[in-house]
Amino acid sequence: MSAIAKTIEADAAAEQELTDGFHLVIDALKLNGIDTIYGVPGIPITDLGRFAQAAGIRVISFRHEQNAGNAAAIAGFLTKKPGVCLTVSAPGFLNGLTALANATTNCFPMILISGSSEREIVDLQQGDYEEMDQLAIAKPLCKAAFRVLHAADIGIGVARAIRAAVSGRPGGVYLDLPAKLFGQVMDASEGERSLVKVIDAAPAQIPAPEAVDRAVALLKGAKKPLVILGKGAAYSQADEEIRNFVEKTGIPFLPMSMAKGILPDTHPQSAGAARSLVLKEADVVMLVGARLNWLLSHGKGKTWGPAGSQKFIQIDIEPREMDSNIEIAAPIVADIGSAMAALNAKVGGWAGAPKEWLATVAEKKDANIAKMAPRLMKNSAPMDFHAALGALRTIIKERPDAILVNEGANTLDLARGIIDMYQPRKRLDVGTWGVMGIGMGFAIGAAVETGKPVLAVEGDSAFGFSGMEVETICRYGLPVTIVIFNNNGIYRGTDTDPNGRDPGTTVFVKDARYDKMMEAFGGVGVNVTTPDELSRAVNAAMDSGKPTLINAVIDPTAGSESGNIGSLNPQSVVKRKK
Ligand SMILES: CC(C)(COP(=O)(O)OP(=O)(O)OC[C@H]1O[C@@H](n2cnc3c(N)ncnc32)[C@H](O)[C@@H]1OP(=O)(O)O)[C@@H](O)C(=O)NCCC(=O)NCCSC(=O)C(=O)O
Repeated sequence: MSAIAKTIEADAAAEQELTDGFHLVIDALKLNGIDTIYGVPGIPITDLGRFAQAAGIRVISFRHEQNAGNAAAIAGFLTKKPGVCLTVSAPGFLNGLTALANATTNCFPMILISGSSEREIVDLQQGDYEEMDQLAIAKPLCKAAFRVLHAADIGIGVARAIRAAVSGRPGGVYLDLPAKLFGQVMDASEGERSLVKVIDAAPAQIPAPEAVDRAVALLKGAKKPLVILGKGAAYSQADEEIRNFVEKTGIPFLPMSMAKGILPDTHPQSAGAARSLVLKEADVVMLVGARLNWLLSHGKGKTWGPAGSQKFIQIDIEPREMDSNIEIAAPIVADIGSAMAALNAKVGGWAGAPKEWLATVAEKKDANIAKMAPRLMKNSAPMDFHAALGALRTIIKERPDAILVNEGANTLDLARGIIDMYQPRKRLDVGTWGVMGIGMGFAIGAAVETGKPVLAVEGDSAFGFSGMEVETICRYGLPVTIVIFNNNGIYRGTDTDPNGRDPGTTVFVKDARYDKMMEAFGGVGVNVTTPDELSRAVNAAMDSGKPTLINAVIDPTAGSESGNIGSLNPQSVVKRKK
């Protein structure tokens, strides 16, 4: 047979080969380097998960979509690639939507892919199985939302979702795939040609030179400069540029919670333990991937110096972030890596931050650290939060590449200050919304994406939102150690019903044994009552890499209410008679 005849025959064979919506979605994801899907199987996406796994994509099946969504979101934060969450229609979609909205708020790139019911029936509201106009509902809660109706458009749909998730300010994207789409059949070669490889999905955004000069001039004139690092800085992975800038200029830095570890908390320039002082007294504040939201008291009020006495430099990729709460004297609109590189090129030969300022910060910091130290060393039973966290602080010091997941009220607030972090992107917590329920999703996402050991430090209440995923952790054999600070309730375990009828509104079953939950699924469960026992149990768990849950008994009277978050937790002053 001649070469031409052979080619014609091969072409004819290829033409007969078919593909369908299921396989095109998988091919489009793979073409763009997406190698993991987090989700919950069910109608109409059960086969999508099966086929994806068969095609070599890692598919992690959860017990609830919100946790799968949180895993996808944190995968996005850790890798700068969109984390993908796959759900069924209506209720499954809605469960995933909370995580998508949270990802958007936190600027984590994520794509929620949900199957949906028949458009013709949904739009006429004729009562389809899990009928819901999911695209309309998702739109206000994410950065972008797309629906694909034809198999030939799957490539474009996936490409648009990826680009929207990671470019500019990252965020959550919804991709609606109606059930009918998966079954649409087309010629395989035509299908392949319809796929799109996204080139340069998150293009660098170079700062304007005059914006950089304006910022440098402000910094050089400052007597009390301060750098605040936010989780945008952590996301950028511009670790070296940031470290170079901070060390070259000698300016004290204050890390927001998820920015801890970009530079170690033990770094001599860290102002973490002098927070109140630096926020009030700094004259020039440079925000690096940090927003002036509630966590920074909106840049005004009693947390800060007198109005107008402080000048702000802000680095953010989103121009509309500037002046969101107060005037920004030197806005730098750029990606953080490009901005820091440009700043580094301009600050050579600078004498650095004034010595008196550094001494003032160091003095306050040393005093706060010395005040806290004895509380971290008590080996009492029952433990209070400080004693238990003192033990965990040592463990992270000895295992600096472990990932710490943290949620709760006291468990969060105290761990943030007490547990020093040494490496970037090792502390994952409740973020911008202060949301409870990220725990097991983040722990699973972090373990899957990094292969590193994960230590999840959870309040007993916070754990409850995602606790069923301990089965997922055991099923996939993930190196996750969960420590539950169990003080019998929300804030503490002592609330009562004044009528004596029901349990108090914030208490749980007394002396619950969360460790038994883990044993039910073949994991290791341990109950501990002292910091020494806690240390031993955590070290054993992390050495073994076996899924472990440690029920850490905390004094039920320990803990206070999160009422000190600005004025956000109003407490009644009115006394009513029964
Ligand atoms: C808004 C905040 C950033 C501000 O908190 P502050 O209390 O002002 O600051 P910090 O916690 O960082 O620090 C408290 C003090 O400890 C000092 N500090 C910090 N680190 C250290 C170390 N290592 N050693 C000694 N002292 C330290 C720090 O300088 C402060 O002291 P001084 O400098 O002397 O002041 C924070 O509260 C926060 O991140 N909140 C998020 C809470 C959240 O999301 N909760 C979820 C809601 S729970 C829920 O659902 C609910 O309750 O309802």
